Amino acid sequence: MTAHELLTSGLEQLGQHDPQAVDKLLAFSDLLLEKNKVMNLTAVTAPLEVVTRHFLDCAPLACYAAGKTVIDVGCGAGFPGIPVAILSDAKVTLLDSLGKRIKFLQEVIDELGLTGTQAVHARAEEFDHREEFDLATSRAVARLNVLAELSLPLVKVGGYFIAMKAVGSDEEIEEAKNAITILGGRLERVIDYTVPMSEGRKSRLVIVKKIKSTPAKYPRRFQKISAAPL
Ligand SMILES: C[S@@+](CC[C@H](N)C(=O)[O-])C[C@H]1O[C@@H](n2cnc3c(N)ncnc32)[C@H](O)[C@@H]1O
Repeated sequence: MTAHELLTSGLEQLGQHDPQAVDKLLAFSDLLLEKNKVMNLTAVTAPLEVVTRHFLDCAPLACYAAGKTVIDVGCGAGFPGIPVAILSDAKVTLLDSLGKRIKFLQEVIDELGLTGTQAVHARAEEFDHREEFDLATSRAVARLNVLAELSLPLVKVGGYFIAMKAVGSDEEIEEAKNAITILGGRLERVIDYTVPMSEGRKSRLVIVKKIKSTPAKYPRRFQKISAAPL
């Protein structure tokens, strides 16, 4: 099976039929794998695995992003932010503390013509756009209690923070409940899903609604956040 066939089938299983999105995602995959030869962007090196481990893993988030302003906290090489930008009409801000990754993502944005998407080099806890986003997303950046302090301050009251986590993250979620409450959030749902075309591999969305403003003293400096998580 080709990457094109795999991606088309996987997206169809999610109810998404968009040939242009398939082409854009595969163009992104080419850029990613090419650049990955000279800089560390992803551990995944096979085109079919880029489709399953990155694109189809992240694609279910797109339906939560429709029509929203989204910030992807610690986007790395663009996950989940780039698939979300391509598979929805969201305005996506890709945020990462590593300048080289942001430079690569700016090239991707320019090459694919992703108007409405911006790449920003900053640390989440220092990014001065408090309560401006409808949705903050994040995958593989930190434990949930730490991630909540990096992400929830950026979300508007009434908006959402959705963390992509492993299905075995029950203890981590339990541990983060206090942080979520202090930061103005409410754990709304945990959704486990089977990643299409991935031999039954499962992934999880932890959905937190922002119900109150985050107290002004958060986020703290990163050293404090990690040394004494809420
Ligand atoms: C393991 S990578 C995951 C990248 C991507 N989200 C993915 O799932 O493939 C973690 C990324 O988070 C970024 N990061 C860690 N702490 C951060 C912070 N406080 N603010 C912004 N980015 C951060 C790192 O630079 C790195 O690119």
